[in-house]
Amino acid sequence: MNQTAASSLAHADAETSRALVIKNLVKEYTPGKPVLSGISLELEARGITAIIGPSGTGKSTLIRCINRLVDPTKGEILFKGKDLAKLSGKQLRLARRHIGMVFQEYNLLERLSVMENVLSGRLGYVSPFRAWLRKFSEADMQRAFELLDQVGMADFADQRADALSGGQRQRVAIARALMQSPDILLADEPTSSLDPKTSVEILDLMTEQAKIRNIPVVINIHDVTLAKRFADRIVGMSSGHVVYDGAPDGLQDEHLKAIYGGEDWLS
Ligand SMILES: Nc1ncnc2c1ncn2[C@@H]1O[C@H](COP(=O)(O)OP(=O)(O)OP(=O)(O)O)[C@@H](O)[C@H]1O
Repeated sequence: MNQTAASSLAHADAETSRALVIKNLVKEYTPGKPVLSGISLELEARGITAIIGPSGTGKSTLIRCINRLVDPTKGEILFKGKDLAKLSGKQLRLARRHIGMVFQEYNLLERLSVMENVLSGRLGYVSPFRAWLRKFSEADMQRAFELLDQVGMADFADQRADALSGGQRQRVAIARALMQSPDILLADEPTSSLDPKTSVEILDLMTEQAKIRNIPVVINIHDVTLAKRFADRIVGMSSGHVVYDGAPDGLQDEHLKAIYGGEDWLS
């Protein structure tokens, strides 16, 4: 293969690959006080990455920089051939369509039905006028029903979101994220408000759905046991730096000390 062909193949691969490459990412909410101090990570195009670390260490900031709920101060976030850190306006809206996000507090439209909440995952795809009228195509309605079935919520389609339990809400939120046909799924402490059994069910559901779709997942999570159980890779953060990056099995007490500090809390 000649060099031009090889370079255009590499370019095409970057355009389609769902690998996420973060280079020297810095976020300062207050100038001169970085919350993220030059994070560099290369995440594979599939698999579950759990981000762990103490409160206030910048985990949410990192995840929110990826989908640009937070604007990075410096650095690159390369995904599907684009630098998400540099996008604005229409380009950013188009890129965001394909980034699914699941939140700790679900972020559902409480007074709307489960079905309407799932359909809202398509809002980035329909015209502003149709979105305003909440007019969705038959195909979208069909897909929303299928997704509700897949997350075990088909029987609740007409129920208002505010009548659901936390676990049910998170199932709806996952269906809404999947409705975006995401290329990556981000989750910011998706189980922190849930009981232990429901937490496992929700992580099971997210990992199963991501595997079916062959998309990468990045999850912020406080529960180290759950992180080790579900993740293929663990990134441990401390004070805005990555201090562990490796397999769940490799995460030892010495790493937990480096991530969380102290050791009295370790068994
Ligand atoms: N919008 C904001 N404006 C100013 N400072 C912020 C903002 N969001 C977060 N911070 C600060 O940035 C730091 C990192 O917060 P972040 O929420 O990213 O941490 P975290 O590791 O996700 O914490 P937790 O586990 O408690 O959610 C904290 O000191 C926080 O106060």
